[in-house]
Amino acid sequence: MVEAMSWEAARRVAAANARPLGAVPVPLPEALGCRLAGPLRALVPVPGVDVSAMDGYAVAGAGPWRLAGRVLAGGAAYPGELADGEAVEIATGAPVPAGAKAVLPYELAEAGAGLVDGPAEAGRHIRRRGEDIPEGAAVLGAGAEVTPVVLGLAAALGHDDLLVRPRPGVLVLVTGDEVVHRGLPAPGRVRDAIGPFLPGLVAWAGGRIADTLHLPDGPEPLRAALAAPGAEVVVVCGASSKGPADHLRAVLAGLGAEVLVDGVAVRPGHPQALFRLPGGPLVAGLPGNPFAALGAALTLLVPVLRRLAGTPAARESGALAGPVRAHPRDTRLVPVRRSARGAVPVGHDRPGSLWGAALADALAVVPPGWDGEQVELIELP
Ligand SMILES: Nc1nc2c(c(=O)[nH]1)N[C@H]1C(S)=C(S)[C@@H](COP(=O)(O)OP(=O)(O)OC[C@H]3O[C@@H](n4cnc5c(N)ncnc54)[C@H](O)[C@@H]3O)O[C@H]1N2
Ligand code: MOO
Repeated sequence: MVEAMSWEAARRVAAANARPLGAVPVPLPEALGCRLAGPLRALVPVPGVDVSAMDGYAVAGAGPWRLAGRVLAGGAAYPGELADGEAVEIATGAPVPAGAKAVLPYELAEAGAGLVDGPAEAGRHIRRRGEDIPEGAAVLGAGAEVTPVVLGLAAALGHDDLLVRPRPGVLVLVTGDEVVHRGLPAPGRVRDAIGPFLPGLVAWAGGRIADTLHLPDGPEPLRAALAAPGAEVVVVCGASSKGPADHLRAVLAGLGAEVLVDGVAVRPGHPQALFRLPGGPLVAGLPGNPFAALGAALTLLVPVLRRLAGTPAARESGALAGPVRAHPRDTRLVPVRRSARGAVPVGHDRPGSLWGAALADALAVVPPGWDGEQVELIELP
């Protein structure tokens, strides 16, 4: 019998067997949530030219000034240079005419009969070219997450596309003749509780669902789906254990897959496994029990997706505030809610039910034989 790998080792093996995907340029909206593959540079300075920071009058020399025209943002620039003693009415964001020394806001101006006067200190209310962001500046480094704000910044700097690590594609295979996908399950049937949580979990970990297939039990449908997955990662739900309908290992062996993890010393989630198909795609086998599948997804799938997408792994620890019995050989994944007193176990943590995980905001990682206070906390999506 193959000995189950420790939970820590399984997570390490998962990350170590995934290589960040090559950089690709993608249109701004699609880059949301990805990681930059190189520095984000300013293709243009901000502002692009010297512009007014206020609505008012651009003035040259000493006042009072004679009104010589008007410039609006997006309109024609003032032709030529403003001579001493001249002013133009100007809008916020409009290019300041050459020769202007300051902008006098309307609130400070006395205007009438073609003249304007007021206090205009040299340089006031003019935003100089490149003052906010100089042209060519590297404003964010490789690996930064593309957040909604980064999309705005990238657009301001002239980008239509961003060079990012693409989201790895995930093919989901939900197996089991007893599994149904709509309505009330008849006696002997069970609603699929894993397929519905995978899209959110996969997106949260930096991936995207390429396709979801519901397969009947039997080796053939699995073999057909795994022979040409068309995705960087395949997730198989169920068929991970040793029952008569659990064909995953035999099918993968027939396809020449390499076994990376075969069983993990963790509760729940013992029968989880990780394989590499010839040609590169990784296959994560999640147990059919839904909470076991969630724990396995956080152990094997999330580290794989984070690594492929170039997302650094976040580590968090905290004190357990509540009684938890460690297991002598296996790591336990315990649903907890973080609070000021520490991480409080929420109960309802049977492998077949997501109740506890739905009440929780993290899973506490309780190593075998543990009797301390601090534990690692893995965030739930
Ligand atoms: N002889 C052994 N039997 C079992 C072992 C073992 O080591 N030796 N491990 C047990 C553990 S632990 C788990 S977990 C399960 C894993 O089973 P499989 O991954 O093979 O999955 P199934 O047998 O198909 O289903 C198990 C259970 O989960 C329900 N299920 C399946 N898919 C879904 C789904 N998408 N949504 C909700 N529920 C699902 C299924 O109806 C079964 O009740 O094996 C134990 N047995
Ligand atoms: O460990 Mo199974 O994966 O608990 O129910």
